[in-house]
Formats: sequence, structure tokens, C-alpha cells
Amino acid sequence: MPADPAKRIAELIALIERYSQEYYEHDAPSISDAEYDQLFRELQTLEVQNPQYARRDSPTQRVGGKPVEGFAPVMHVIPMLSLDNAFSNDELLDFDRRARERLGLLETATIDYVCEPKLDGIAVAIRYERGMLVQAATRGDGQTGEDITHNVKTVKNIPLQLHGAESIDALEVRGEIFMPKRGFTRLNQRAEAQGEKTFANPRNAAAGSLRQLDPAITAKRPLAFYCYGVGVTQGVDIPDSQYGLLRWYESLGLPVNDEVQAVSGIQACIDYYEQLSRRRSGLDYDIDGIVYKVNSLAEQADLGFVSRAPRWAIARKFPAEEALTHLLDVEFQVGRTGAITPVARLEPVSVGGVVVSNATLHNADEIDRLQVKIGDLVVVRRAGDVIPQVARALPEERRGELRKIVFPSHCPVCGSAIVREEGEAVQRCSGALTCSAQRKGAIIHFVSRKAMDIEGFGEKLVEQLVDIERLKDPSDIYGLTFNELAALPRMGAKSAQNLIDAIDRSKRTTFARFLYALGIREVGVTTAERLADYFGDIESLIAASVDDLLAVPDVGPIVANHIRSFLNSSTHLEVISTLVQAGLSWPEVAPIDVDNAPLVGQTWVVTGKLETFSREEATELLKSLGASVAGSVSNKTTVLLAGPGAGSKLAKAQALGVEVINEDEFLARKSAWI
Ligand SMILES: NC(=O)c1ccc[n+]([C@@H]2O[C@H](COP(=O)([O-])OP(=O)(O)OC[C@H]3O[C@@H](n4cnc5c(N)ncnc54)[C@H](O)[C@@H]3O)[C@@H](O)[C@H]2O)c1
Ligand SMILES: [Zn+2]
Repeated sequence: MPADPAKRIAELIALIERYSQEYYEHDAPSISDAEYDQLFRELQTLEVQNPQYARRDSPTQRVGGKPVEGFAPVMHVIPMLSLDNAFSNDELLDFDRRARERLGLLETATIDYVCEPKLDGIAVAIRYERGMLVQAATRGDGQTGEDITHNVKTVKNIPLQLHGAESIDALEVRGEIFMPKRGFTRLNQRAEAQGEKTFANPRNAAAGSLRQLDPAITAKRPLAFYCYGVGVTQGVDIPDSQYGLLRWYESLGLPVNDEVQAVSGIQACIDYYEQLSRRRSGLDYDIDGIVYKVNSLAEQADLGFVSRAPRWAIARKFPAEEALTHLLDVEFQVGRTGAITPVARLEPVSVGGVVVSNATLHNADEIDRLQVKIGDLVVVRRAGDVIPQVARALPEERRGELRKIVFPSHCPVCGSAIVREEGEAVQRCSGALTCSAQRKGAIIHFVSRKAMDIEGFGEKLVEQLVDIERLKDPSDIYGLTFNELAALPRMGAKSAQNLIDAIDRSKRTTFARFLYALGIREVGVTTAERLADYFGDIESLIAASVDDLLAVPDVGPIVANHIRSFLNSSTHLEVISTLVQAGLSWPEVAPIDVDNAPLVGQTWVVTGKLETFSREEATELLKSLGASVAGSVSNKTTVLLAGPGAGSKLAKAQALGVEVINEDEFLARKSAWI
């Protein structure tokens, strides 16, 4: 606790008031929502611990900001409240326990909830009389909002007239107006091109667009609306649950988010959170959490509300994707192709629910751009599955000794010179396979799943064998014996035998996998497949000129040059011939005759469990017949081959009217094609 809680409370109130004003009244926040939430939390906690200093005018007792001048005020007969936040599952469980206690439910009883994505836009109340839209207002400070009727009428998915609602005297529909991500990006691109001010995020863009004095401007903004609540009603009996309300809204022609789900019990709410977090980045709109609402409106009424928020709802916020920490040091890692990556060593910090102690600084240009020094306070960002990165430094916070980051001139692993090719941001170790870091990388890639797929051959083992110089290049793998593997530390006879079997099995492969496994720069799985289809065998590929290579679909001048220079190296040619001598083989593939392959121009997707093939084999077969094979169903999909256990891909294909066939049908057709 701070030495002087009264002083800290006053400080926090002043800060939060300033930030709220920037956020609500000017649509121009100067700190992130996460930072704001942290300050708000601190204030709430201090007020609870020191009730004698809690002020009635504290931001914790109020909703939003003052209505902006220039718009007529609209009084909310039923106040528009904010929501309490939960930042962890424990806080959510607490919320559920309190609600059950207040409702006088048994320990074992469950509450039915509705789970709704928490859209990051602005709350509005839209009043319909006899089915016609007559007024729309912002939330404002919860009691008084701004009249934005003309602007709201321009939002395309807001009906001006409801279906079959002529007999309803008044219905106040509440919901969120937001800007879908794609529209936001386009709006900002246009603004940038015209040298205008850009918006910090879709929420501010939506708020700014709605508060235009000229509705013609709002009309040009890509806004959308979902409804989720109700205010004043007259002359109508509304459904008795939140979920029922939303279904009824739909029947009136109002837009409802189709991610909304009714569930039973708090555990199902947590599951919903997990599931939606994973899909969050793929949604069309920004959400900053999930809102859980007690489904029964009677129970909602029992629970009631406090000054700022209802007791029957809570917002589970997503963990912040950014955090502040200190840059302790920078190390330089050497990748499989020699690329040198500066890696920031950080004071461990939790970002998006994961503790991060390393982040990438990408390359020398990025270090220059960030103007970052060792010892700096930095912002670390981690979004979804992306590798954490240093987003910016805070030079204004500099204290004490700082060290400049010096990019090395020689490889930290093998000492070879580091070179930078013209036009490239990346600098590389020039040591090739003489550099043990590159050797490790090359071998790890060689054994990996999409390459030779040697099961059980993990990174640790590769490192161990490279360090004792037993593996100098990938071809040495095929000379490994049971005895020497079994003699390695932490390796039993059984694992050694499994490895020997896996190595043996990997010898039967496909030409495409083999090409991919070689680890030629810029040759990924797809390019390797194109090359395999085109050349059919390794001799023809080795003999190919840059011009020949350029004739292969997908191969441009950069890739062609990488392939040529890889195959010009006598070391690489030797590795290839040792591998072939070791017994690596693949079925002859006749180069595809583009004009006669039966499935040319078709796009297939394979899903579920197949009996006669693995999914990979089915994929290879389809490709050999000229089809392209995609990972997800879209309106470009020609056929979905679905085995038992098919899930969302099947549902999507059915929704899009894509042809779906099972394995039997596939086998029947196959005999006609081949
Ligand atoms: N960066 C800053 O400087 C700054 C300043 C002030 C506020 N803020 C942000 O605003 C938040 C506080 O704003 P708030 O009072 O609007 O609360 P809130 O955003 O935490 O929650 C209430 C709001 O959620 C919205 N909402 C979205 N989907 C909903 C749904 N399905 N059901 C019900 N409501 C839904 C509504 O607009 C509602 O008013 C803070 O937590 C912070 O993230 C940031
Ligand atoms: Zn090196």
C-alpha cells in the first residue's frame, strides 16, 4: 500500500479524469486501455481498503465522460451503465459465487448465462416508436447522452423500420456501433494518403465518426451495429430472458452478433472464453473481452445494480498484448540459412497471459529504427501466436547507464565474416555448413515433419551429435548405428532402436519432400512440389539453368538464383549424392501433363479421418492429378473430401454449397482418373 493512500487516491483520480476526457470527449487516448484499466483497478482497490477517503465523485462511481457540446442532450430514463471487469478466471468464479449467493441459490445450482463478444465500439440507445426509428443517443455519462439520430440513421445495418412492430408504442434498443477491422484499415489508408489524421484504433474511429456534425461524413464511414440490450419499453411484453430478447430482436429485423451463445454454469463461460480467444484475430471486428450476462431477466432484476454497473453482468477482459519491461541484453542468434537475428533478453514480464523473457529485434535496421539501447524500458508486444517483439523504447524514461547495441561483424558461433547482400535487411554468417549453428539448423530442418519426417529425432539430439562432430551434414544421419545411438547419454536401447527404424523408414520419401529437406533458401513446401512436378528427378534439376528454373510455376528470379547457387556448391552436390547412395528413394513421378491431368484448375480440401490413405497421401495424390489442395474451405473450393470426424470445414462447405464426397466416392472416382 502507498505510504499515503489519500494522496495516491487524489493523484489517481486526477490522472484518470484526464485520460477519460481524452478518451471519451476527444476520441484521442494517450495511454493504452490496459494501462488505464490498471490505474482504475488501483484506485478501486485503494478505495475499498480506505473507505474513509472514497469520494462520491470518484471515476469509480461514474460512467463514461461528459456529453460533448454541439449535440442536443438526451436523458436516459433508464441509465446506461458500464460493466465491471474480471481479469482472471478466479475473478469470474467470484462473480458467479456472489450472484448465486444473492439469488439464494444452492451451492450446487448453476446460473444460465449468455456469452457475448465485447465489441470495442460505442454504446448507443435507439428508440423506435410504432416500429419507426425516432431517436438515437450515445451513452454519455450514463444519465445524459448526445443526440446522434441523423448519424445513426446512416449506419447501413440499422433498420429505420422494424418488422411487424407497428403496435409497439416504444422500444429502446441498446447495442454497440463499431467499425469492422477491414473498414478501419481502409479508412486509415485513405486518411494517410490524403495527409489527414489517422485514428488510433477502430473504437476511436467509430466514436469520432458518430460524433460528426455532418451526417454525410458519417454515412461514408464503414460502421456497423449489433444490439445486446433493452431500455424503455411501452405497449409490449418483452421475452423473459436475455437470449430470448436477442432472438426476438432478430425477428424484428435487428442485427444480432451470431457469436452469442447461451450456456449453463460458469465453467461453460470459461470454455467459451478459451474458444473465442483462439479465434479472436480472425473475427471481422475488434473485441476486448467477453460479456457474461445472467440470462433470466427476473434474476437480473433481483440482482440489480450499483452506481456504475449492473450486478448481473461482467466483462472478462482479454489480457493486454503489450507490457513494459527492461531490456537486459541483446544476443545474436544464427539461423539455418546463416541469418543473424538480434534477440532481446528481457526482464521476465507477463504479456497476453504468457511470461516473456526473449523477444525478437528482427535485424540491424529495426534496431536503428527503434533507437533502443541496452538498459532501456521497452514495450513488448505479443499478439496471438506471433513471436514476441520489442515494439518501442521509452527514451523519456532513461536512467543510469545505457549501452549501445553493436551488431557483430563476425559470426558469434563460428567466427566467419557476417555479410549483407545488396537490397537485403538480413545479415548472414558466411560460414555455410562449416558453421555449427547453420549445420544444426540445416539438420533440424532436414529431419522435421514436413521434410524427411524422422520421428523422435529432436533438436537436442541434433545439437548433441553436431557438438561431438558426429553429424557434419544431413547425410551423416544415414550412417548412424544402433550401438553409437544407444551409447549416448539419456538414450535407452528402445529409443535407439525406434530412431534407427524411423531413420530407415524415412528413406522412402517423395521427391518433393527431399527437395524441401535440402533447405534451399526460399524453397518452401509448395515450391519444392512445383519443382518436383516439373523436373521429376534430381539429375534434371541439377542440370537446370536459371532460365529453365524460371519456367517453373511460382519460381521467380530470386528463388531461381538461390536454387542455382545451392546446386553450384560442390559440398551440397556431395551431400545429395551421399543421400542417394544411402538408399533414399521416391516413387517416380511422371511430370504432370498440364493439359491432360484430370483435376487441373480444381481446388480440393481434405478433412476428417481417412481409411485407405493418410491425409498427406490423399493430398499428394490429388496434386499429382493436377488439383491444388487448400487448407481451408472457401467459395473457391471445388470439392471437400471428408472422412469421419470432419468438423467446421464440413459445416462451412455445406453452408457454401461446396460439393462434399466421402472416401468411397473418392476411390470410385480415382479409378476413373488413373
Ligand atoms: N485508453 C484510455 O485512456 C481510456 C480512457 C478511458 C476508458 N478507456 C477504456 O474504456 C473502458 C471503460 O469504458 P466503459 O465504461 O465504456 O466500460 P467498458 O468498455 O469496460 O464496458 C462497458 C461497455 O461495453 C460495451 N459493450 C460491448 N459489447 C457489449 C455487450 N455485448 N453487452 C454490453 N455491453 C457491451 C458497451 O459500450 C458498454 O458501455 C476501460 O476499461 C478502458 O478499456 C480507456
Ligand atoms: Zn557462423
